[in-house]
Amino acid sequence: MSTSLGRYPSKVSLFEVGARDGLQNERAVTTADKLILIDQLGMAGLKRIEAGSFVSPKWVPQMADSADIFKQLNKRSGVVYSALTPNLKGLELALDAGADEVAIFGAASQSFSQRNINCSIEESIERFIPVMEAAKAKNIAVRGYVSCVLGCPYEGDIAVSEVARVAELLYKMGCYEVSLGDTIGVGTPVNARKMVEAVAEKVPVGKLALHFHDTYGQALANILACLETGVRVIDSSVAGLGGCPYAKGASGNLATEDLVYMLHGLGIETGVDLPRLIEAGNTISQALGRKNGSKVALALTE
Ligand SMILES: CC(C)(COP(=O)([O-])OP(=O)([O-])OC[C@H]1O[C@@H](n2cnc3c(N)ncnc32)[C@H](O)[C@@H]1OP(=O)([O-])[O-])[C@@H](O)C(=O)NCCC(=O)NCCSC(=O)C[C@@](C)(O)CC(=O)[O-]
Repeated sequence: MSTSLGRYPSKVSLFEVGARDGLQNERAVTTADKLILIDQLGMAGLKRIEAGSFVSPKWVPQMADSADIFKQLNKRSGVVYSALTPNLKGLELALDAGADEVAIFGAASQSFSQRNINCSIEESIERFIPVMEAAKAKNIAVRGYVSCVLGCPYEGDIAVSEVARVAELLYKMGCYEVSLGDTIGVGTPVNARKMVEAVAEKVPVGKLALHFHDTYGQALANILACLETGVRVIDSSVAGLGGCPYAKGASGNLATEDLVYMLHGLGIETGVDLPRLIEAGNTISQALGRKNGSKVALALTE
């Protein structure tokens, strides 16, 4: 089913990453503030919420309370709460805390892989195999991320063939969905679309998600261009939470409010209640002592 414009879908599934990707790049907030955020996101109608990550607390101290988050969050019926798990230790901690699903995260850039998870792309794939096997044995769905799909802070341009290769490895390994991360938000619409088309030759387009940071203000345009390829899942972060360690003062992920506003304007269903979402974004922005990073939220807040 498509909208009256023909080339866009009638429905898109949103994957909310504010509590993880967003807050991992903000100054630390309390566990209570995170729990309020996650609950408000569920109340706003989001059905897929990344609530934390089980990584080394020395690498990402903002996520150190993830076990408490999963143990204490108010699980809403029909909502899937997921966690990032780079290795078997992360998976065990995530399952112990009650995560519904997990995600492994690789990169299309060797340098980024090395700096982010301290190993090469090949080593990361080796590390993910036991995670996948253990998750499968427990019937836990595993999502995959590929970072640097439109550029790397250390290597610059990244070949789309490399993005497709890593995405295919994750998919063939058993990831039910592969999220394509424009980690530093450098992509532009034609490049983004070409990249998705190249990946879709290796991984069914229905198994792909877009994860575009808004560092250069291009994320909405890139998403619009890519929606024409058949992608139906988009990651975003309420209030545009998150920053970019590679671009001082830059914004984080695309703000969910801005995405929802655009999709609803196109007649695309998301299941999200925009006023409630704005409330969630305003509450966490206040806790962080920062301006809401969503233009739509700013326009619609008195
Ligand atoms: C992957 C490692 C752990 C390898 O780090 P390492 O140093 O190679 O691992 P190690 O196995 O040698 O362990 C070192 C220490 O970490 C501990 N450790 C080991 N594993 C865990 C774990 N799971 N949970 C908690 N602790 C752990 C382990 O116990 C040990 O503790 P120590 O003996 O020093 O006290 C490290 O590099 C790491 O934690 N990296 C985190 C990177 C990260 O979280 N990055 C941000 C998320 S990715 C992202 O944002 C991109 C994405 C997904 O959004 C898409 C996009 O936008 O592009």
